[in-house]
Amino acid sequence: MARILTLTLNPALDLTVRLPTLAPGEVNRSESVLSQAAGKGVNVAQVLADLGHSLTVAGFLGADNAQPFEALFRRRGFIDAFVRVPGETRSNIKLAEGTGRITDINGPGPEVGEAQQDALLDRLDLVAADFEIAVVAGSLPRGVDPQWLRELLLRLQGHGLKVAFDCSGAALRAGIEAAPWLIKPNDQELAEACGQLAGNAEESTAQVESLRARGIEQVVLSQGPEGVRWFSPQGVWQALPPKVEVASTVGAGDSLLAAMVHGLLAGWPAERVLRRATAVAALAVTQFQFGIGDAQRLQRIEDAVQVQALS
Ligand SMILES: Nc1ncnc2c1ncn2[C@@H]1O[C@H](COP(=O)(O)OP(=O)(O)O)[C@@H](O)[C@H]1O
Ligand SMILES: O=P(O)(O)OC[C@H]1O[C@](O)(COP(=O)(O)O)[C@@H](O)[C@@H]1O
Repeated sequence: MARILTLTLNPALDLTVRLPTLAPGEVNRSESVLSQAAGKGVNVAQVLADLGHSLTVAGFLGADNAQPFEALFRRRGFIDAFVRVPGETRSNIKLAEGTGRITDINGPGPEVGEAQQDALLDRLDLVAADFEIAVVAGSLPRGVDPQWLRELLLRLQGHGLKVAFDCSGAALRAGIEAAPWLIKPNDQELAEACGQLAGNAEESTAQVESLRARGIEQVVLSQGPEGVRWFSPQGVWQALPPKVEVASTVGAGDSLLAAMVHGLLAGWPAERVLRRATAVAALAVTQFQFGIGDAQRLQRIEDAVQVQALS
């Protein structure tokens, strides 16, 4: 199995508040509140660990509330290469209603100074050669410029790493300039990357192909309950997940990304890569926790995923 680096520049404590129905402007009573060390690269690492890989996690972590992250890293056996920054890692609030609807309120993150940004680059220069691949995922904290992110991706690639990249907005556009190996936009992020929302499948295909023409080998377009379209040198593929009971969609994209990386690193045939990844993402929506909770349920979902080659 591979040694994988995940970078989460703006991790988060996810506070999932479960309630029957959200009544905005009213006093709401929750059923439970779950606090989890999270953020895109951290969640990706949890899924990759369950798929058998060995993980190093890095990024910027607020020094004042690092404990839940450190506990997770110890429990999971992750090597902790996070640079500590003054202040707190943000808390992201997830209002999870009984219907499966989720309202996300994501914080901005701490202020990260130039010295800490340099420290992370220095640390990555030291360790990069140990890895086959880096997954860079999630938003930027305050003080980190999208162009710095672009430089970071180029630097990782300069060390010979494949980069899988999942981001949004200006940071996504800047990262795309570095032509990472793989990106995983959803429909909205594809629109942010290309300047307009595609009106139909032909238009989104044209947008994806324009990105691939810029040197991005793999584009995994995630489309919520409608599944995935995957554009790669192995062709264009589409997967439709079975209907599942939704607990929380938070982490579905991270799970899809992790499992695509896993299948591609394993060198599986395209159909198998996409079938497994779509099942891992569908399993993720049935649970509140991150990672692959129930291997038998995963197998049942995987058997029910529909995959077809589009070209
Ligand atoms: N309700 C759902 N049922 C089954 N699979 C889902 C559901 N919602 C999301 N997924 C799976 O998770 C993937 C990622 O979800 P999506 O919402 O597109 O990503 P993101 O969270 O990054 O916006 C989808 O491509 C799909 O395979
Ligand atoms: O860095 P961002 O874009 O604010 O996203 C952070 C949030 O995304 C998550 O990683 C979930 O992402 P996905 O639902 O896209 O898989 C949460 O754990 C976290 O709160």
